[in-house]
Amino acid sequence: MSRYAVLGAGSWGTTFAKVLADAGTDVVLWARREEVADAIVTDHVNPEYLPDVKLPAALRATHDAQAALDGVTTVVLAIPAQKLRGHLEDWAGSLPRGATVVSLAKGVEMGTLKRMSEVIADAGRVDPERIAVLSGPNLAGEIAAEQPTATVVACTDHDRAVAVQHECSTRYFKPYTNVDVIGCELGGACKNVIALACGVAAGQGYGDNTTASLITRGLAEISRLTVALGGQAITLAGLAGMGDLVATCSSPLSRNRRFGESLGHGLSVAEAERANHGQVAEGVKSCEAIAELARRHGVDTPIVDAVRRVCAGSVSAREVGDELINRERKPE
Ligand SMILES: NC(=O)c1ccc[n+]([C@@H]2O[C@H](COP(=O)([O-])OP(=O)(O)OC[C@H]3O[C@@H](n4cnc5c(N)ncnc54)[C@H](O)[C@@H]3O)[C@@H](O)[C@H]2O)c1
Ligand SMILES: O=P(O)(O)OC[C@H](O)CO
Repeated sequence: MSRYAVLGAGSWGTTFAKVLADAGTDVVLWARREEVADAIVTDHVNPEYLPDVKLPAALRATHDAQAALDGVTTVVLAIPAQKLRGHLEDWAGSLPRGATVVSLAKGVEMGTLKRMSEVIADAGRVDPERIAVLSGPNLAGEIAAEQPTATVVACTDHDRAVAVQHECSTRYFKPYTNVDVIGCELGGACKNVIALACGVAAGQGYGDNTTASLITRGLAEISRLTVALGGQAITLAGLAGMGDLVATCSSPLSRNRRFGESLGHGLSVAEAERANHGQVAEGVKSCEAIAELARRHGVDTPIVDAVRRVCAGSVSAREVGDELINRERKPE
C-alpha cells in the first residue's frame, strides 16, 4: 500500500495533495505554519493559497515534518527551488530508506547551478534512480478547479515513474511517463525565464506575435541547453517543454509572466515583488543560474541572458528588446 507525504502546502503542494487524495492515494500534507495545517484538518481549506477550493476530507495535514514522513513510500517536495536544500538538510535523516522522492519545484539552484534532482541527491542523500520529477503545463489554480490537465512523471527508473503515474491519475489529471529527467527538469526551470520575457514584452504593449516568437526561440535555447547537459531535445517537444511554455507564457495565472509584466511596465525587481504580493516567481532567481550554466557549457541563450540582465537591473526592458530583435541574421 502506497503512502505519500507532500512537504510544502503552498499553491502547488496543496493542489497536488488534493490530486493524490482524489486518486484514492493515502496522503498527508506538511505545512510550515501550524495554522495552515489546522485549517486543512478542520475546515478542509488552505485559506492562504487556495481559499475557494474545498479539499478532500481524506486529505490529512500536519505541522510536524517527522510525523508526516513516518512510514511513507513516497515523498513529494513542493518547496521553492532556492529553499529546498536547507529543508532537505534537516529532513535527510528522516526520509524513509527506499522511498521514491518526487520533485515539484521548477528551478536551478543559484551558486551550485544544480537541478532540483541533483540538490535532492546531494542534500537529501537519495540515490538518483529513486528521484522522480513531475513537470508540465500545470497551473495550480486550474488543476485545483479540476480542469483537464496532462503532466509528465520523469524518473530514470521507469517502474517508479509508472507507480507515481498510477498513484496520481484522476479523471481530470493525466500523467505520462518519461525517463529523461534532465530534459523535463530543464523544461520546467527554463520556461519560467521565457515566461518572464513574455511578460516583459506584454508589459510594453506587445501582442501575440512577440509572445509566439519568444516561446519558439526560447524552446530552441532550452533544447540546446538540454542536449549540452545530456538530456534529449525531443523531450522539449512534449508537455514538459512546449506544453509548459505555452501555458506559462500565455496565462494571466502565471506568476512569472505577471512578474515580467510588472518589469515591462518599468517597475524594479523590488517593486515587482511587492506588486505580486511576494509570490514566488522562480525565474527571477533561476535565470542567473541558468545563464551561468549555459555559459559554462558554451550554449547560446540570448533570451535567458536578456532576462538575467533585466532582473539584475543592468539594462532596461526596452533596451533589451531592441537588442534581441537586432541580433545577427541567421538560418533558423
Ligand atoms: N503554483 C503552480 O502553479 C506551480 C505549478 C507547477 C510547479 N510549481 C513549482 O512548485 C514549487 C512550489 O511552488 P508553489 O506554487 O507551491 O509556491 P508557493 O509560494 O505557493 O508555496 C511555497 C510553499 O513552500 C513553503 N516553504 C517552505 N519553506 C519555505 C521557505 N523557506 N521560504 C518560502 N516558502 C517556503 C511555503 O510555506 C509554501 O507552503 C515552485 O518551484 C514552483 O515553480 C508551481
Ligand atoms: O505561476 P508560475 O509562473 O510559477 O507557473 C506555474 C507552473 O509552473 C505552470 O506549469
